[in-house]
Amino acid sequence: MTPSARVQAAIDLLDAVIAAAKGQGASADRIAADWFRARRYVGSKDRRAIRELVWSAIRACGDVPVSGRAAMLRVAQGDAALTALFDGSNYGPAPIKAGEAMATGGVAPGWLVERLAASGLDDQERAALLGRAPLDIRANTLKISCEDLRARLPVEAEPAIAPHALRLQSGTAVESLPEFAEGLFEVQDAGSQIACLALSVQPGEAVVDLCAGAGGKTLSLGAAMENRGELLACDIDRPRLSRLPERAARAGVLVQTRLLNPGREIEMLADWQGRADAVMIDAPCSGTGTWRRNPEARWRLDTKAIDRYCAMQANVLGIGASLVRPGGRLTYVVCSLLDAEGPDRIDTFLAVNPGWQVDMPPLPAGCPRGKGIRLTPFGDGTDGFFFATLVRRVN
Ligand SMILES: C[S@@+](CC[C@H](N)C(=O)[O-])C[C@H]1O[C@@H](n2cnc3c(N)ncnc32)[C@H](O)[C@@H]1O
Repeated sequence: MTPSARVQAAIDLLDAVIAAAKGQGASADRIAADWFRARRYVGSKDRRAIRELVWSAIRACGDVPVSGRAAMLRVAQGDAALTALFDGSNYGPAPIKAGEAMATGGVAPGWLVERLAASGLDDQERAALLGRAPLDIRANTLKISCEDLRARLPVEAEPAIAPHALRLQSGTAVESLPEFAEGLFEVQDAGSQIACLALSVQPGEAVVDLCAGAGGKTLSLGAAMENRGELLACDIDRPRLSRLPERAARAGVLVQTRLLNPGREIEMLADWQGRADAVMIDAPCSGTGTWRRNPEARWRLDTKAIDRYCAMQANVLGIGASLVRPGGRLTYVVCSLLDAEGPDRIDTFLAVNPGWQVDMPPLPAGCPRGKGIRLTPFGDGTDGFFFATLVRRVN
């Protein structure tokens, strides 16, 4: 492909990403994967270059652009080499017209930037939300120590801030390594690993991971429990939860799964009411802390979506709390940095549940925010997280 043709291809892909963002369709990753699958003649160098252009444009545009071309014009602004590729050549984009519309730049839509600022994120913190995400893995201590894994991996890996974390070059094809197939490690952001530490699970305990999804945190909890005790992973999403058993088998983690019906969670967890030593509540959220990985997610949010997430968070916090025994604990986690989804949820919960108190264990990273801890891409080099650990008082 000529360089100009790559730019036009990126514009076409961006049009699809924009349409999906407006209609709550597939993610940019999914769209790009499908797009390339349908064009197998596009070589690997071209693919890389097109992806680079698409993701630069997504990062550059704070709000949903009117078109792929307007988004690409935003990236071309101040980039003479890219501007020159709008040359009207065969398969290339048409020349730029005087006064042609260009997408607006910025970190996010204006209303969202205001809410991030009100949540204590300054310019640098906000800009870092769109940085390049590193690739972190967690050594599966059921099978190998972090040091031994590092020595065994055929790729460069540096220790990261969580105790069992290694940081690899972004884009490393880790899932094709034999060490992955052997279950010696899992791909997990160091921030997510630290959120798991906040629950301080011990071998022999009875633990519930209420919003387990495909089990990223479940596997981390299972390793910390050394496979002793009881570990139950739940979710209301069948496709996600159904990926867990295979992952757990590879990792050698002993876990039960339970698919819950929305609205009937408490009834379906009757055997666990007031019995758990520890409950992980990795609540559904707006994901503002993960824009490094899904930058177009910020085009999909509006105030109603945030309100919906807050309602879901209150719901899962209440369900999770009902499972905890007196003296037991829960950790509430969101990968969002909006106060409404983090500190405010905890304040609201404590205001109506006087039988609970905050009890955060010492952790290797993060800063206090409200009654919990916050990790940020700028401050900690991790995805953005808020989490808080609460203990149910013994009467
Ligand atoms: C942030 S994701 C979990 C990610 C997962 N813990 C991990 O580490 O990969 C939130 C999950 O909460 C689930 N969820 C939403 N409402 C729920 C409910 N009422 N009960 C249980 N799970 C729920 C969603 O289906 C989603 O999988």
